[in-house]
Amino acid sequence: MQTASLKIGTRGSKLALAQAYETRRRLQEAHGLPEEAIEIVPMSTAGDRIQDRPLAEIGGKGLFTEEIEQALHAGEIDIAVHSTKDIPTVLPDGLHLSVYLEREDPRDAFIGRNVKKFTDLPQGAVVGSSSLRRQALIRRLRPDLQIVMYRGNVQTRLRKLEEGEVDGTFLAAAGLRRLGLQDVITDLMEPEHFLPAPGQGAIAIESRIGDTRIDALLAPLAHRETQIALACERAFLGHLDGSCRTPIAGLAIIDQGQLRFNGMILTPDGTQAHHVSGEGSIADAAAIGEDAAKRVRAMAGPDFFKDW
Ligand SMILES: NCc1[nH]cc(CCC(=O)O)c1CC(=O)O
Repeated sequence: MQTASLKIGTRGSKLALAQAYETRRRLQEAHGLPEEAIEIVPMSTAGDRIQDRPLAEIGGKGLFTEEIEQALHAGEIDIAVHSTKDIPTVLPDGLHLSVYLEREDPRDAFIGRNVKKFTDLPQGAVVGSSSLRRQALIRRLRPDLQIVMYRGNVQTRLRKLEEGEVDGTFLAAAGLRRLGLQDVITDLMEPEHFLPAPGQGAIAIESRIGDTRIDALLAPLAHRETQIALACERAFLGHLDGSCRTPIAGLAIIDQGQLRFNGMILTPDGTQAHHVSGEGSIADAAAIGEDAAKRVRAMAGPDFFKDW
């Protein structure tokens, strides 16, 4: 028997590892492989090393992916497992997102200390979040709240909440579920009011273009509806080409062969928000996302992206 015939590259955070384990489990099940056949290789990325500043301030795309992609290129690993949300819309030459696993709940979860629901937070309460999109959505819904920078891994954030540093925080429901921490969720935010980030809740597998051995191994893991929804959401994101300082939200839902997309761009202070929606055949997923991006851009006007 061959050992470690497949190497999975991943970030070393608990969430990233949980995603890599899930991918390994599915590969084992699909091909009847023993656990030893698949090695998980944890790697540190710039996004993991820099903990004291909001990601948007550090700038640059691919903070969580670059080192892993280099290893993929160099053949040190065979596939990379990522949260789709963390992957830039343009990938390095020779690599592609070959497969998406079935998407988990894409919604944002609210975790409150003294209140369960986000809407029940008292006037002036403190909410921890470093995501530009969540900050803008919070300010839009509740301009009275105080928002504080809040990075670090999921466990750190929950500890800060428990210690009373903040009255509430937001995390992706999917990440909490994958960590087995779904019980901390006190409220789930409906996309009508709190639109998630494009790609939220979906695990993407990146591999080398033309690697037929890997393509064959991954094929049974592919979830078609997720791939279609993500084609739309990532087209929206890619064609907006907002700087990493632009809060962008977007979610595609597939229902009976039809795709419905909702997208939004906001100013970081939440005072300006432009909403767009699109609908059509799943065959046109990317075009629906692209068209929505063009329309919302036109709505917002040329100055929207440079004013702040
Ligand atoms: N860089 C943060 C990040 N990237 C992906 C997830 C959650 C899991 C997902 O969206 O699939 C998170 C944490 C969070 O937003 O709560």
